[in-house]
Amino acid sequence: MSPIAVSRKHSIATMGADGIGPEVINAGVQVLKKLAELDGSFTLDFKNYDWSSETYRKTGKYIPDGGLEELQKHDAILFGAVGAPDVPDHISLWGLRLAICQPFQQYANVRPTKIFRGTQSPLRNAAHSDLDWVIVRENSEGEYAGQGGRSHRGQPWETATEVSIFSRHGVERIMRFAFQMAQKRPRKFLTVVTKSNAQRNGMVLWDEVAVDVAKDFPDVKWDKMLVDAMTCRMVLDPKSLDTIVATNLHADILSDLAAALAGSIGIAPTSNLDPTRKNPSMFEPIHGSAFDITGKGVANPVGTFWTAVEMLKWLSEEEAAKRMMDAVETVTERGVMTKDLGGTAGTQEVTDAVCAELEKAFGKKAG
Ligand SMILES: NC(=O)c1ccc[n+]([C@@H]2O[C@H](COP(=O)([O-])OP(=O)(O)OC[C@H]3O[C@@H](n4cnc5c(N)ncnc54)[C@H](O)[C@@H]3O)[C@@H](O)[C@H]2O)c1
Ligand SMILES: O=C(O)[C@H](O)[C@@H](O)C(=O)O
Ligand SMILES: [K+]
Ligand SMILES: [Mn+2]
Repeated sequence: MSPIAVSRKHSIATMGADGIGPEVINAGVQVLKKLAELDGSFTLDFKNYDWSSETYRKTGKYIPDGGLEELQKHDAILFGAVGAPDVPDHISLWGLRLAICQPFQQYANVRPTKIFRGTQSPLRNAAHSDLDWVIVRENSEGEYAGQGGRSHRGQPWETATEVSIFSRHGVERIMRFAFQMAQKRPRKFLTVVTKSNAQRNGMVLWDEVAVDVAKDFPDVKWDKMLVDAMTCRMVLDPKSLDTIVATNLHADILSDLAAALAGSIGIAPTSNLDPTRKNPSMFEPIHGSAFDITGKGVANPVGTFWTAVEMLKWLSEEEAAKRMMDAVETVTERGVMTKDLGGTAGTQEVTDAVCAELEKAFGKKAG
């Protein structure tokens, strides 16, 4: 009797949403389908959700009633970007991305950055190995707690508050996650970023929690930085950094800087993780909906490819993840890149090149 091939099945919700989101998600799905077909040991079942600013315009909601319960059934969510020129950005962000991240308690936002082979950092002297970071962004509270309000609208004395919330529970769980992340990486080194000179409550709590949590990780070295000085260190001494943890807003800003220092915002991935695995985690490129290049076929799909790699790792498909990352980097090394990385290729050309590279890699394995 021939052995029956056991296939691991993963159910993936895809949601391109707005702008270049659907373009890069379409590219990511093409590569993932090719990978699963060539590998044969697992299957990916995709279900597409067309929730977007278009849905909002038509129905007044981004997520239909019962939508989160639907999403809950999947093993992971592959997300593009939300934001449209004719919808205020706070409506779109809170209507879709945060409306998924917060109820699903995807409290750990993980943003690795590196300089791909064949690409260059804008930092004149940066060698490839000089920039290899993981930024851990607190993803459930802080400056994104949603507390605050506006009074006396339109009056000269109009007042608006934007209240940051830092709970010991929230800070401790992200700090522990960050120390664990640092511990898994070869350098075992964490930098804790705050602004505890000016922000004398929540950020001081962060500092205190870092000292407490560090005691449980004696093999991890760590240091701290104020966020303003951190921007200088990232630019002037990138190799002095490895794993970084910061608040929701600070890490949002630092991670765009990190992507740019590695060459482009178009290459960087994000995982919005619920480390308890009670809810599906959501994976997206770090960039937004990029109105300026929407519909032109030039969006860099590499950020989404790397995002898909991170999703595969989360689903325990380590070997497939490695193959996909190798294929992407072989393609950049060959110079097949979009304009943001200094190349001339379009989204589809890069996607086709990665699929062809996978075919080659699997062909070699078979032969
Ligand atoms: N997670 C998200 O869904 C998310 C993230 C960031 C911004 N946004 C939203 O996106 C909209 C636009 O925001 P923004 O302009 O500040 O940031 P953005 O990331 O969309 O664009 C910034 C710049 O980077 C370029 N860029 C971004 N992705 C690229 C890619 N894959 N390839 C090549 N170039 C790329 C754009 O063309 C633009 O010049 C806003 O509505 C914002 O709220 C959403
Ligand atoms: O969540 C945010 O801060 C933004 O939409 C976006 O910039 C992101 O990084 O996801
Ligand atoms: K995004
Ligand atoms: Mn951002």
